[in-house]
Amino acid sequence: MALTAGIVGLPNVGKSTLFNAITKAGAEMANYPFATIDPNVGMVEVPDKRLDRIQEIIPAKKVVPTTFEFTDIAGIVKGASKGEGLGNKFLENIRRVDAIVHVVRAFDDDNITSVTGTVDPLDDIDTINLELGLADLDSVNKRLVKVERDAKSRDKDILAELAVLQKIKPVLENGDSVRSIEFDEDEQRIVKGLFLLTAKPVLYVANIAEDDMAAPEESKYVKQIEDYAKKEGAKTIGVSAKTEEEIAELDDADKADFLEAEGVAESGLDRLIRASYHLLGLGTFFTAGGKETRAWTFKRGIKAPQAAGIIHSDFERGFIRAETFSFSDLDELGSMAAVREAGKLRLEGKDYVVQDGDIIEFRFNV
Ligand SMILES: Nc1ncnc2c1ncn2[C@@H]1O[C@H](COP(=O)(O)OP(=O)(O)OP(=O)(O)O)[C@@H](O)[C@H]1O
Ligand SMILES: [Mg+2]
Repeated sequence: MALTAGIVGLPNVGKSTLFNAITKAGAEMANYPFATIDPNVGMVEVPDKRLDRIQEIIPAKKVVPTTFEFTDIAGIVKGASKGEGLGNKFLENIRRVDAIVHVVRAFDDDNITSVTGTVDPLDDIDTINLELGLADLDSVNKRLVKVERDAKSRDKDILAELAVLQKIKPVLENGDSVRSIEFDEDEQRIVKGLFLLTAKPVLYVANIAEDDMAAPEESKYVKQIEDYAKKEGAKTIGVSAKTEEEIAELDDADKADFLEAEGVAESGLDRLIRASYHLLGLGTFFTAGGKETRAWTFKRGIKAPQAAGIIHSDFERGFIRAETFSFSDLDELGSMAAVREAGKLRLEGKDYVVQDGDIIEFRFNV
């Protein structure tokens, strides 16, 4: 099942604009709140310089980057957890995503409607996080009623869940997120089954003005968001969604020219895509040479046969072994022959945990 990053925030802050910049999907963007009702789903290519380097050393006919999914969700407003602005439906859409990309307005522009009437990133973040937290508190309380009743059976799993719920409840009542709590492995498994919104990993996108693109870190709004995010251990990335959307259709050379003219060293968009990929716990392995060199997305922690199954179910069914070397060895040694000579080509079996940057040839038999 594909993991998806959900784009979440107040109405009219630029979520769909960011989504279009990322996916080139052409979702509706408009200068009024609730332009988005049903979620937009789109795929994004993961920018990865390692592919260029592999192609340089082991030339293939074609190079194929890997992709992953983003979901653009309707704006959340104050009271959403109590059903305001179609709140419940929109919160359910957030429940289905695996990580949250929280877009915060960080640009001044009198022509763009603000649902709060001001530009105040911290207040905006609080509004969203409060609604997500209240929705979680509601879920926890409902679950507690049932689990407290069942706990009379002294069933060990039920008692474990009860303890987790009792650990979570006061944190939510205090206005904090579930992700701020430390859980051991068993507890984590229980938390996962509760599908709580504030347990999802998050990163913040400061949607900045075009004028701030050259030095996002100097924007007062970005600074405010960064300070807040740091306390949660979360990352902040400054992106001008509108400008990125406008240049999304340009080819790479024209885009580079534009960014250079603006004095922008690196597009925030690429950093955002990579950070979201990371947030979802995704990694990349490669297949190289011959017809195509290709990057593949995998969920970190999977073993070699499952990774083979991402390419083709036959590869998983008939898995024999994974002939593996790492990108960093190839990069350093400069040729396939040198990798072999240095003993860096490994024969890995069915218990091998695939690593980001592995270059793999699967042997299988069906
Ligand atoms: N960085 C920016 N600077 C100025 N205007 C922007 C910026 N980013 C987005 N906008 C403008 O903000 C308006 C709202 O954008 P968009 O429709 O993407 O918001 P949204 O968050 O998806 O809204 P909704 O919640 O209604 O779906 C659009 O007019 C868009 O051009
Ligand atoms: Mg929208």
